[in-house]
Amino acid sequence: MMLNSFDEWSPLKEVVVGSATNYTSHQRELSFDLFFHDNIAGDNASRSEWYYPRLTAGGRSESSPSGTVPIKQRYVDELNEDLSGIVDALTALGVTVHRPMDLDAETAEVRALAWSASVVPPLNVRDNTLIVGDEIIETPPMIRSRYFETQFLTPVFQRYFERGARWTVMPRPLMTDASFDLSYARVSSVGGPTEPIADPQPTSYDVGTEMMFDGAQVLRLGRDLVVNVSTANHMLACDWLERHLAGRFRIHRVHRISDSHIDSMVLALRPGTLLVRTPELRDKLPKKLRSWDLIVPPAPERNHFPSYDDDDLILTSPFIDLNVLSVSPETVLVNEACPELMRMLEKHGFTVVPVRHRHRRLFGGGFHCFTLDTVREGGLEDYLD
Ligand SMILES: N[C@@H](Cc1ccc(O)cc1)C(=O)O
Ligand SMILES: NC(=[NH2+])NCCC[C@H](N)C(=O)O
Repeated sequence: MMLNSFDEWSPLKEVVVGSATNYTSHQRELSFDLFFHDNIAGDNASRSEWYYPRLTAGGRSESSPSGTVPIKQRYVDELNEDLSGIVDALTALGVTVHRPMDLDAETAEVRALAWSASVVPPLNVRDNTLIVGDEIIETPPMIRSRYFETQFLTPVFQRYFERGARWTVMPRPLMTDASFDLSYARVSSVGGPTEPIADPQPTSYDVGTEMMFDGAQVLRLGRDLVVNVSTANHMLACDWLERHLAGRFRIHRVHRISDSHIDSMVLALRPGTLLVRTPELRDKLPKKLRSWDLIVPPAPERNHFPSYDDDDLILTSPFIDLNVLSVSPETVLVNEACPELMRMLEKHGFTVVPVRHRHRRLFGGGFHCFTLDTVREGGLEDYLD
């Protein structure tokens, strides 16, 4: 079908589900630590240990600034099992599922002018692409390892292009240390102090702050887009989006709803209903969204998650199960580990499809992050007026 995806809830017809093949390690370097700074932190009284276990082994240290943190094969195998379960659940609901190309075992690193980084597979496909209506926009990544991640999706994008989609790549950053706005990580964070960020090193390719931004920072509501902006990098990208989409979509900036991605803070389940992490979030939303009903899930509990070892790197907060995927305004894919959330959604009239997804905290994403909805029934509606 033609690319058509304007919102987060209307009946889903086609979706891309990410791939974890050959996920063997994380590489800790400046861009990685900056991106995950509030999740790989710890060591603070205001955070309970189970929320943010501190990285004790295998990580970056004074003597080894670029640490490689291996991922245990057992987790990857279980993740692959769960990914097939997600694909099966979507297929059973009548959704056509596309997959990216797999990362092959030989592809070790990506090289740019001033740096190289080890490649990770295209798992959180929500992050580096924004679909707005009939347009694919590849966003300029924030993590070096993910620099060319959208190329794993080229065969999928090419097919939509052949059927008439617009296909745009946002300006690519040189992404030297000097490109990053470090102020957010240094000054504030949603949850308190964070992992220290290494001192930026100069290179001959420094051009100053550049646009860096993920598609997952956008909440799509028909002709209105809510965009989370936390850094000068995001601000530049949002300026670009505003100019590029002028006359077609309206952009509403929200300020520091999270450090980057919006989809473990607020999701739109149907016109008039948002799923949010906390009730206080209402005040940060654009005025016209403040009258929508808020569903606030019960606080996550320790027993919702597998327990991990000290050397397992945890990339998300425990609120990650808020990251559900709507298959229609009535039907939502929810992690089967969250019976309280399921009951709450049922109380609000939703049909819940429980799906197993064990290691979302290790791999940085729930159902919304792992998917990119390319075809939904909804159009360029005005839901805010
Ligand atoms: N702390 C961040 C960073 C993060 C982003 C994407 C991930 O997949 C994992 C973690 C979270 O919102 O928003
Ligand atoms: N699209 C995504 N990858 N979203 C993931 C957001 C995770 C968020 N940092 C959390 O810890 O809850």
